[in-house]
Amino acid sequence: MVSEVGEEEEGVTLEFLRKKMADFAKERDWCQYHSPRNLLLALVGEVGELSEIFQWKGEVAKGLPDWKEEEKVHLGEELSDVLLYLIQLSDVCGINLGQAALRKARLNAVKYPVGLDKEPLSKSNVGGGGHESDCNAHHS
Ligand SMILES: Nc1ccn([C@H]2C[C@H](O)[C@@H](COP(=O)(O)OP(=O)(O)OP(=O)(O)O)O2)c(=O)n1
Repeated sequence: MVSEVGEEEEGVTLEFLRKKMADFAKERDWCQYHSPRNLLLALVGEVGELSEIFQWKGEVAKGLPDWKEEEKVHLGEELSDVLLYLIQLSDVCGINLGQAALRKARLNAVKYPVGLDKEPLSKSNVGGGGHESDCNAHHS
């Protein structure tokens, strides 16, 4: 039998997380504090905590091969805090984040067609200027 946690992990979507966080706030009577501005400030605070993890480390290899397991767990927590506040901010602003992000990804693809000789980042910003076929840490 699949546990409740297992089911959640398997099918996690932005909508699932949106509902979960809306319930979380409602159950605690915290909706009164979750104004757009407050959620934005909370989000920025969590981005700061995320940045602290990388602060003073120098460049870090994809996949974080030299990091301890607990450092990776901590990173996952801070990334999640950013995502969960972003989802809540979108929700109280009445923005469907999944739809908006998909639309933006399509606009990005039109703006930066494949093969166009125009790079949004300098070569020094993309890992030594080498051409990599995959951006994903699991495939590099
Ligand atoms: N009013 C609140 C308070 C918390 N959270 C949720 C969103 C984040 O995922 C997490 C943030 O909790 P904390 O403010 O306790 O922040 P941290 O988990 O980062 O703890 P700390 O700052 O002690 O490291 O809880 C929320 O949705 N609304």
